[in-house]
Amino acid sequence: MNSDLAVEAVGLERSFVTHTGVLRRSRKEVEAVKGVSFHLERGELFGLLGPNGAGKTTTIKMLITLLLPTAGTARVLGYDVVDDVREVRRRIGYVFGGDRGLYERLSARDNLRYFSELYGVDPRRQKARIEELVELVGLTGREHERVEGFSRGMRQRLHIARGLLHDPDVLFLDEPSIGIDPVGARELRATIGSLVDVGKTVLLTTHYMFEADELCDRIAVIRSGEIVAEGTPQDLKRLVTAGRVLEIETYGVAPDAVAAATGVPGVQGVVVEERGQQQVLIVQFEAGAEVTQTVLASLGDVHVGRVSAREPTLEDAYIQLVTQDVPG
Ligand SMILES: Nc1ncnc2c1ncn2[C@@H]1O[C@H](COP(=O)(O)OP(=O)(O)OP(=O)(O)O)[C@@H](O)[C@H]1O
Repeated sequence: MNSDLAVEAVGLERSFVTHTGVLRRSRKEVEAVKGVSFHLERGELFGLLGPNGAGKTTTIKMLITLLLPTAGTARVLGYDVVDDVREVRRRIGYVFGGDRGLYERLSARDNLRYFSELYGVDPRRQKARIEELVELVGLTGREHERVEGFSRGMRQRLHIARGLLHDPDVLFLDEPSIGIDPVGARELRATIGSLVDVGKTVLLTTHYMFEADELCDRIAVIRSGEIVAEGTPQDLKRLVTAGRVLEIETYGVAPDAVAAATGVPGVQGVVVEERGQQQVLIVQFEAGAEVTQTVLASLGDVHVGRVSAREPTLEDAYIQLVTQDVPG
């Protein structure tokens, strides 16, 4: 264990026991997190990505001392999440997605005053601290308004300010941008980006790949409780897509046509994305290979719409990582 790290998880596991059935009760064990190891350097913005139910929230809950690990260990700033709960809690803040937990009829500032009392922020420091945080999250000028008139994005930024009141070094943001419109999401991204500028370490989960690509220094992709890839956004794009991407809009493509396209020399993988009436084939191919004509021919007489080639995005890499076998 390295105490210079902001967060360090080693072989972290957590299972849940659930009971189903009324007459014949049967016991079922769900392994939500299966031996996860990763670390965050101080000052890093780290993304934990994965589909619903992959184990992201369970991992975060163990790191913030709300759930006991079934096995493995984790430390935050050198403090053990099981043995040094108080020390860990003093140094972390967390914000969960969704906008509950604020007092609608109070102003943003009064909400922060209320939570300052709750978190035991030094009364002499309170006023200045609240002003600083209102500014950091971009709510200056709106702090006297009641929260009931706030958009989801503004509420979420206020939640981040709340999570920072006791000046934690490490902040856990679990899907903070869920349900926020594009403008609000952009402002929220700016807020999250500014946290590392003021020296915080941030662990972020999100379902928006664009957001992860823009914000994260490093990313771990978690699938069915296991980390399947880790690296910078660039590393991940390279890991699964060493080449380029061809997008082919089709109508009513059959699985054997997809299999035929997958078998074309130079093609590394094909993912089918349903978009309304269309199925868009996302074809990953080796850089330099000329596959367009062969792939189109392999599809037979399927009706084809627009065809375009582009550079791989983090989303391509992510979809491949969570739906297909990982290369290597
Ligand atoms: N308290 C619980 N009791 C039983 N099973 C649970 C409990 N909490 C989580 N699980 C299960 O553990 C698995 C991982 O859940 P978790 O909430 O960590 O996923 P997630 O990656 O955060 O998903 P999402 O993106 O939907 O938030 C799921 O199968 C879930 O049903």
